Amino acid sequence: MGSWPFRYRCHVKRLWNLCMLAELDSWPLTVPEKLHRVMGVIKRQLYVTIIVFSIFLVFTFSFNSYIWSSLKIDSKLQNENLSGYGFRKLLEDGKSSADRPLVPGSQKRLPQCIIVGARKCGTRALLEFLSLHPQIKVADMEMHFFDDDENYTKGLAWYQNRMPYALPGQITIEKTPRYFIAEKVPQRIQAMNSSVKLIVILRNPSTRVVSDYAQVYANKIAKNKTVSRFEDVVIDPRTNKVNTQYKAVRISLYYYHLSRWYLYFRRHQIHIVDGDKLITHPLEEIREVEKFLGLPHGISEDRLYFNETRGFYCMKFQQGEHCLGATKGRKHPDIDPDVLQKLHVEQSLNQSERMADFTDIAKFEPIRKHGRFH
Ligand SMILES: Nc1ncnc2c1ncn2[C@@H]1O[C@H](COP(=O)(O)OS(=O)(=O)O)[C@@H](OP(=O)(O)O)[C@H]1O
Repeated sequence: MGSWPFRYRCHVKRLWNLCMLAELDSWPLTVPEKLHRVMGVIKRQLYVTIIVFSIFLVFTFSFNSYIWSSLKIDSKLQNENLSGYGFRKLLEDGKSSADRPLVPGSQKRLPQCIIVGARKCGTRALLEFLSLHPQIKVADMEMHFFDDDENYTKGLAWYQNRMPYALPGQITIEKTPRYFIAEKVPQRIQAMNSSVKLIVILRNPSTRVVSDYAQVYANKIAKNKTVSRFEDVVIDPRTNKVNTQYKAVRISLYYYHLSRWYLYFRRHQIHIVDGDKLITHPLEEIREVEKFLGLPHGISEDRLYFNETRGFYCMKFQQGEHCLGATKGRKHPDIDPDVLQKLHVEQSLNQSERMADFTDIAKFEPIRKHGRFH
């Protein structure tokens, strides 16, 4: 009996001798028998190695996928618009992340409420603020299901599968601002669920045009493309009037788009959020949305705070704070005041009389306000 290093050395030496067939000379066996035994030893070693290696691989893959799904590190986080949102989800406490059905009883469901736009009116801020509510689950990404024919043909099962897991009693919400202006969308949403709840967020239509222009401008600069001055795209040089063919102006013709939605949905199904007020008094607008969704207050005042550096409200979590990404709250360009005045007046002329059709609905207050020159 020696110490274990000594015994270990003996074993190694014996194996080595065995492999070299040196030890076999002392065995009372024929050469083929000896070879058969050696092959047996080698086979056993091989099996053990394969089993150990497989266990190692299985463990490594399971561990990695658990870590990745926990952190939700996927391509979404590379999207600048969503990076802040991904970060917020990492900070978020007490809610399961969208891709982990870890809470028993949670399911992916078609949305009971959709934020349908409008673009650059605060759709992301509204969605993120609402996600603080324990009875609301929001889809991180813009789905573009009803406005994109290719996605739409993939069917409702595809759409549903992209929704977050939600518990019974939780409301699933998605937002895609382009729905507001896409012709086929209201009819398609109605076909999915005729009693769905819709949220439209609107802000001063002229400010929206400027915000839209600022976004397109920033994207073009990033791609080294040529950019036109705001004044040149907003005013038609032939008529010296506002160019209603300019897409950013067309999106701001709220009356035109809303009329289409009211062909398919009853008035109580559509809630209008004042996007300008969402910037200055977010909690008041959120309370209205809670009421519309039939939910109790679920977002306490201390979850939102005004961030002086950003100039916007941001969110508080146990582990930190979170503001929207840099693509929200851009600095708007300085614009010729005469052009801005023209935009205000002509847009209000386009809308104000027709907005009167809706004056019996209290919820249209923001539109009526924005429809007039102010
Ligand atoms: N809390 C908070 N933080 C940052 N930004 C806020 C917030 N609340 C509203 N907003 C306004 O949201 C505007 C962007 O609107 P959307 O999110 O609808 O844009 S998008 O259509 O999804 O690109 C964005 O427009 P711009 O200021 O023109 O960038 C903001 O004014």
